[in-house]
Amino acid sequence: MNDRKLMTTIESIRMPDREAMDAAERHLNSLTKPPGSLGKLEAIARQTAGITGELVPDLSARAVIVMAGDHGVCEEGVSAFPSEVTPQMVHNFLAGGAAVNVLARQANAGVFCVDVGVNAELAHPKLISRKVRFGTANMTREPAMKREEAVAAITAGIETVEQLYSEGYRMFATGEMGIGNTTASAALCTVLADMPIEEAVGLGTGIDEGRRQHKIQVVERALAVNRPDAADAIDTLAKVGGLEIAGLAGVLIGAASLSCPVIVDGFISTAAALIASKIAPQSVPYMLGSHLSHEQGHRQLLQAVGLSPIIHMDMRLGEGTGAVLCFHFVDAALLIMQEMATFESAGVSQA
Ligand SMILES: Cc1cc2ncn([C@H]3O[C@H](COP(=O)(O)O)[C@@H](O)[C@H]3O)c2cc1C
Ligand SMILES: O=C(O)c1cccnc1
Repeated sequence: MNDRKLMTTIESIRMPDREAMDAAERHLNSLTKPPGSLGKLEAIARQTAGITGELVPDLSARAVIVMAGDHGVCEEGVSAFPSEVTPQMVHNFLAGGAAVNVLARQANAGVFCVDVGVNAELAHPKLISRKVRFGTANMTREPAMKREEAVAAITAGIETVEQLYSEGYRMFATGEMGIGNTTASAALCTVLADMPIEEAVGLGTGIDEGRRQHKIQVVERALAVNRPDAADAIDTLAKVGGLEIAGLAGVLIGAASLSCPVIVDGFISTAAALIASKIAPQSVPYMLGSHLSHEQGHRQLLQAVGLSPIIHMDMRLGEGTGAVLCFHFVDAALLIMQEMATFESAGVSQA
């Protein structure tokens, strides 16, 4: 297995800059407001200072990375939509017509779509082609992929972030497209976040309760057939995960190694964050939770990773839509740091 790139990237992740965080805290407390009164905006300002080492970093160049991959387990009827939607949506991302494109335009962010495992031949000048294989195998019969394929997909994510960093991007958001991927994510939650299957399996694209019960049985079968090793996140990812989930774990690890903030989208992206947190715990301080997805297991999954959501919007789309919305909150936090008057400059009496 060629995991050297992964290992060296993990080893290069630094601790966040404590001094910069303390300086941000002191500055926030000097501003004309009761201490702590801007809540999560203050937490974001402290965190971005710690991540970048700068009090007011320039995070204007930002990108959402949409990893796309297919799932063999769709044969079992776990999604409300057919697998063909994955490549069709990839074309939609490339044409700029998907929800994430609209929200990214509003947030001045680039959208980069990566084919890490779509089950179709795809070619487009704007597509980042890093295909590891044509979709996963049906995990109720065999492992979703080989261990080295999981590592290759993680590496594709790391290298995508490195490429975008070299082009000037300094803040990232995770997005994904892969029909069937709430099933794989639920399996990962069950093994690695110790969640009961009943909690982890949700309605995804909108199946009914009867189909959700079937989806629970599908996850149970996949776990019984593959027996993933809970102490080995890459083994679990390979057996019951997905190529786009692996790619996003790489994005999260890569962003941390480059000292860049990375905003984690909904249920599936947080499953990727769970993988990253297991194989590189030091990457977690570089992650920002974004929204609380309507997918039922998301609250517990966020807790397992140690993230808290910025917004509650009842969204359940994926693609990076919730994460991209949160670029606005990072902008707001940095503007507060930059523009607000201090007690001293405004002549306001302190407590
Ligand atoms: C048109 C369309 C666009 C989407 N964009 C994201 N997803 C979301 O739905 C899928 C996960 O749900 P499940 O596990 O139930 O298949 C993923 O592709 C996710 O990104 C979409 C789904 C559809 C149908
Ligand atoms: O929270 C998500 O990311 C999500 C939930 C349902 C379907 N697709 C994505």
